[in-house]
Amino acid sequence: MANSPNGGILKDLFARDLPRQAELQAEAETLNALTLTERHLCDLELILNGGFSPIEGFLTEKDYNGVVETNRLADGALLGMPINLDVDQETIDRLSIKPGARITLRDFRDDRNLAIFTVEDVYKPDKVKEANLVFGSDDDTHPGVKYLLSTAKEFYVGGKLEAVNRLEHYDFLDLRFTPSELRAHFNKLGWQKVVAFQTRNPMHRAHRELTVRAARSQQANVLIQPVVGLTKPGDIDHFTRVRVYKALLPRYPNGMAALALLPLAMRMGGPREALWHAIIRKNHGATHFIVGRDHAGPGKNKNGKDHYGPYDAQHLVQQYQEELGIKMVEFQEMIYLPDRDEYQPVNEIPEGTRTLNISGTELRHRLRTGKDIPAWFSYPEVVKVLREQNPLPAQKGFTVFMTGYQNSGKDQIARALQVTLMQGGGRPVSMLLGENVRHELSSELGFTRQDRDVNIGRIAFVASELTKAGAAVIAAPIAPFNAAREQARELIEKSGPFFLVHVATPLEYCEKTDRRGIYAAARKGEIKGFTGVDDPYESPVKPDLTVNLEKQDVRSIVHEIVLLLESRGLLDRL
Ligand SMILES: Nc1ncnc2c1ncn2[C@@H]1O[C@H](COP(=O)(O)OS(=O)(=O)O)[C@@H](OP(=O)(O)O)[C@H]1O
Repeated sequence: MANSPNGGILKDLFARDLPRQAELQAEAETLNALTLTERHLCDLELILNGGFSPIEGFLTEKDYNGVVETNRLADGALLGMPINLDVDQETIDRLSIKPGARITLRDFRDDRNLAIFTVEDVYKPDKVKEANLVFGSDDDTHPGVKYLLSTAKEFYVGGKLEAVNRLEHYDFLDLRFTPSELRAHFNKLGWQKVVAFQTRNPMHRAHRELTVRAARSQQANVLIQPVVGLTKPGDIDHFTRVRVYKALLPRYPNGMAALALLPLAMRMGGPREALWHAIIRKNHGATHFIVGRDHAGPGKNKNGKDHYGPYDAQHLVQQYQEELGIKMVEFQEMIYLPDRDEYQPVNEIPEGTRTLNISGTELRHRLRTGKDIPAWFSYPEVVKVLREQNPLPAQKGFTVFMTGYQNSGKDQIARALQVTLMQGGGRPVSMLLGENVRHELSSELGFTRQDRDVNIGRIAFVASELTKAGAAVIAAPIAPFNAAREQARELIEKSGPFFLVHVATPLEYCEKTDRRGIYAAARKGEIKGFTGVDDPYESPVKPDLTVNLEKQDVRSIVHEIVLLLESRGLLDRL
């Protein structure tokens, strides 16, 4: 039997409003509509499906104050985390948001009408107070505080929701369960006791051992319920993590564990968040909830100390577990004992015992460099998923961006480099020569500074997409302006390594060796605004390499570029 929901009744608003769906859909078309952000969407989904029971909407001022100050709604029910719809003054005016108004809430991804919101009140929260009481400080190194103080809008709107349509998802549909679906699933499996495990990270052997120990200690089954909504900025994306969880699942004894994804927007609120997580798991039918070390902790504060004590979350959930009706299963950090080839909680390890550990930083380093990840730490099938997501430099794309005067030799160097890289193989090679781009992508542009910047912006966009897809990209426009080149670097570096090569062949030499007579035409005024003649060229401030065709030949320049790429591991043979 699944656990009873928080407050006794699962507030599944979809089920409740299903008989009126056609009517609500028609009304939603006629109302002013508010387009929700990704964060709002996560909250909305869990309000509508009952994951946040007993609430049926976004908090009114009375409920908000209660939750912020005492973890409780005005009627005394526990919640842990305030759930608010934040808006700015402009939105309030534009949509006439005021008590009694009915507003359609819309999905920004596909403009679907998701819910009708009846406004009860509009209020201005004291966000610094909220930060201090909910997160324990107003230090904005805390991502929850940062979001609250810098991203969340000035006003909150309280009121109830009616469900119009479900949010569409396109990934891992078979693993997404609403609370009602999960409850039915447990009943079908005949699970009496379910211990839920929350995670926003990949799982390794330690996590498997911890969850199995929890199951054993409670004679329960295991629900792995990872967060796939919003987690801490910089976390591994949920696509990779879900592939990891799927790879791990067969490592549990048959029938012991199930996997269900939770579309939650985490706040990284430590103890308060742990209480909220326990409530959410109870609503999903779990009878037990694992709280480990530094649950939902955001890391270091501005003084370099952890925002929360390692077991603060356990202490808070402990206080409420009886009233709440979900049992906390607390765990200390699991540590590997090589001499026994097993994991044990740190507090059960006798002093002097040999232990091994691989920190998160060390794991990332090993993934980046291809160094071994031992079988005592993780399973090969899990490591395989993580390695696919962390290709070695030799498997990744990069961009060599050459800049210089017309006829500086950058096109010849680009062509020779293309042939050299193609001979080496290993990845596709893409060329973005100035003249080709002008012909294919930028034919309507001229040579004003603005047009040149747009042109470089387009090259940067294409180069960044190709780099992301694993190609070696060689771009060779004149690119006379620093700002545009630096913007290109910034964009492309998000996808892979970027090298700025200044082809610093002097203008006189470029002009002297110009067989096409272009400089001559520019000198005569037949071409206006020509770089080096009557338009500026800003030399790069910090190029990765400077070459000069007056002094070097193409072959030696290509060799210098190859050595640069090699020094970053990009040309390693695997
Ligand atoms: N006013 C002016 N200034 C500079 N260059 C000019 C100009 N007018 C035309 N051309 C020809 O356009 C080619 C250079 O374009 P780019 O896209 O590399 O320039 S930029 O990076 O957008 O500044 C380059 O062509 P190719 O020589 O065929 O590469 C120039 O000869």
